Amino acid sequence: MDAVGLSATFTRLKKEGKVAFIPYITAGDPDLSTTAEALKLLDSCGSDIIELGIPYSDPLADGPVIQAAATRSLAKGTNFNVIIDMLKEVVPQLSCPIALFTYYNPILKRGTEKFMSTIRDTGVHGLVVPDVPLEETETLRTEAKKHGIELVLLTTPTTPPDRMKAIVDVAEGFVYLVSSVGVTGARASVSGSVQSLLQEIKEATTKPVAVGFGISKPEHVKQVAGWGADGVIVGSAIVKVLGEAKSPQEGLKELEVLTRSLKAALP
Ligand SMILES: O=P(O)(O)OC[C@@H](O)[C@@H](O)c1c[nH]c2ccccc12
Repeated sequence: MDAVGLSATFTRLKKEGKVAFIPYITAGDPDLSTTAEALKLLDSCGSDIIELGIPYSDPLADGPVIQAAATRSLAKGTNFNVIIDMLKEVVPQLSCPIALFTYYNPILKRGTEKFMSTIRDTGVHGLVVPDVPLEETETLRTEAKKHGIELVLLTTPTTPPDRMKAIVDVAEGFVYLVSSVGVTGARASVSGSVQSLLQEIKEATTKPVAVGFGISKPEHVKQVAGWGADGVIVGSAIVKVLGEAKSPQEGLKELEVLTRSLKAALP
């Protein structure tokens, strides 16, 4: 099926007047074979990019839902190698690209070059690393580029304008606008400041911008798309239905219902 990369996906969607739907799930929650099924399901329900999280024991930017997902996953014995094996099998069956999400430590542990070549061999297209400051991303970016991986960078409401400009200048795939200060997790409403933040970023770059953090309902998705986002990212709400269901089968069923309702709220 050979998916195209992240930026190419946004280029296609823009031509079609569409906004990207980007779900996040944690690999290995509730178990790795369910993750494989969830990836295929998310793909067939119209996800445009899937963000797949590598579970980590000290996920400092994550709220309770994704922390619990990582804990469940690690308790099942999920590790980097089994995730890579699963991806080698599943990625060729997907029509949308995968952006791997990981904290920096697992990359450091393996060495940047080895990490990039290993993930590239699975066919994933992008990488999101939330805990690397811009100044430290150069080696990551160089190695990512060498291996055809797009390195997504994040900007937040507290990022000063000059720094935001420096970030968007070197971001690849898309710019990840973190909608609010704090940790991941569903919120009652999306911060109104996202609208002006989006505008500022759009003045600084023509690269696509996707918004995440606290987006959990069709209304939120619709609102953020209306503010001009090129993509919306939904994590905790999706992780919750999949990971907290009575059984993996139930979880996958609920995942399908939620995904379809979120996707239907987008142009
Ligand atoms: O869970 P939320 O609030 O829907 O947010 C997106 C998100 O889960 C995903 O992109 C993500 C998971 N862990 C993160 C840590 C930092 C930044 C982003 C993330």
